[in-house]
Amino acid sequence: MSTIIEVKDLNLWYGTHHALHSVNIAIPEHEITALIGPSGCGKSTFLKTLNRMNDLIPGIRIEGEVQYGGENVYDPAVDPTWLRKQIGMVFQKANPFPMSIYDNVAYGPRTHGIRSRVKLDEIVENSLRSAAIWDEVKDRLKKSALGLSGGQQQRLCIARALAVEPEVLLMDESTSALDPISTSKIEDLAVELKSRYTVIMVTHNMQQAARVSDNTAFFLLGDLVEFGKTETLFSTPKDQRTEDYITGRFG
Ligand SMILES: Nc1ncnc2c1ncn2[C@@H]1O[C@H](COP(=O)(O)OP(=O)(O)OP(=O)(O)O)[C@@H](O)[C@H]1O
Repeated sequence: MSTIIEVKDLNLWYGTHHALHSVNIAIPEHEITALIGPSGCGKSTFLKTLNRMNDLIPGIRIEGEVQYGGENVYDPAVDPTWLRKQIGMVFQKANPFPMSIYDNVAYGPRTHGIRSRVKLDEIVENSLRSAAIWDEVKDRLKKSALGLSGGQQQRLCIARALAVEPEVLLMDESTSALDPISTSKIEDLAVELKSRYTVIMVTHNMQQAARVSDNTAFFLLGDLVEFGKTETLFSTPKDQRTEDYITGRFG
């Protein structure tokens, strides 16, 4: 197993609020890593540091390193647009653009300069197939994405993220607004995707982490308390705080 992202001594402050405390973690490639912990513990903040999605928040200060592709992503030489192409993101609430299904998926590749209709058709179809939504939308590609159900919109957003061929997919509670059937489709999809991508997901749902992830990181009050194989972390946690959380003593 090789490491795709290595985080070293990462600290983050929102103004004076110290939200992440010296986080060290090596994310394995082609596996699913779940980030769990009670509300406000820093899961989303940590996830967003990986592709610099919180760079623009006023008053934010980040120290430490996020090594990806042989570079620290916070090095001034790293282009955030390149980084976000490599490390894509799907949010809690599906956020399709107010345009057709086709144009949603073609948007990223067009931004990166792909103009050929044949090529775009191929990317759109492959991305929608990879996101397990092709059969549901293939006859309505020119229709507005806003007419899809919530679960379909979320899979469309996954297709949109995949269309620019990322290496890593960040999912920030991407099923929390969905019904159980849509949730299970997205969980199955995440498992399918890991042969080609590395998936890192924030989840509030410990059952979800246990069902789909290979590795789990438990955060508490800005500390990464424990990180390990999901099976081990849930069956024989090393830290008392992890045990208290997974057995429902708080959270
Ligand atoms: N933009 C921001 N400005 C100031 N403080 C913030 C900002 N975003 C998050 N915080 C604070 O940082 C801490 C970590 O928040 P974060 O959203 O990362 O937690 P979380 O574990 O993802 O929580 P949840 O599960 O509720 O989404 C919290 O105390 C939160 O209030």
